[in-house]
Amino acid sequence: MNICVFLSAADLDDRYTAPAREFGTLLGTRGHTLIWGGSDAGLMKVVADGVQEAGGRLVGVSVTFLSGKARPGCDEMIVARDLAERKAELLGRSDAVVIMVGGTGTLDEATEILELKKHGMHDKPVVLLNTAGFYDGLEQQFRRMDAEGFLPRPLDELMHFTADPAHALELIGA
Ligand SMILES: CC(C)=CCNc1ncnc2c1ncn2[C@@H]1O[C@H](COP(=O)(O)O)[C@@H](O)[C@H]1O
Repeated sequence: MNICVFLSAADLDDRYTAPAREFGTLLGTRGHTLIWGGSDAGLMKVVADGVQEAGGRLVGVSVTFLSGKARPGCDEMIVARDLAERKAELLGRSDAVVIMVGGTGTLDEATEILELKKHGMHDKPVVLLNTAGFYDGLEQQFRRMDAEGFLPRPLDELMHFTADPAHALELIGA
């Protein structure tokens, strides 16, 4: 399966790196392909290392202004012209999307694929992997949107939530 993962490009502590590594190793062991931003930095590198060392494939989708940080030795590396084209490539090449801990870049990617799903432009499974309670506040916000009528589709059709890397793969059927 081609699994798109959005996550932080920052260097983070063990609370976040250990589950990211675990998720990458699971993905690689099961023979999946990681579709991701292609950077060799921070958590993006941790997941890619886990996938590659466990025998999975790496397909990076970088962008011109970040291509200097692109990871060498990927099975494939695409360089998009801008962030919009990059998001379209990431989604187009994937069968499912997993959102891991991250900052504004991750949020930008996550909300775009949810918005496209909301409008019926794709129906790929989306999972928010909530490591160490990082997304408790965001999950609460989504549940409020759902409960108060801000979402035209039920939240459980748009995305799933879990704190467990193995359960995240189960939820996308991987
Ligand atoms: C060390 C350094 C300057 C790395 C370059 N930085 C990046 N390299 C590649 N993708 C990125 C970078 N920053 C943001 N992104 C994109 O946005 C997400 C991470 O942004 P953030 O760290 O959550 O906000 C990733 O999924 C990735 O697709």
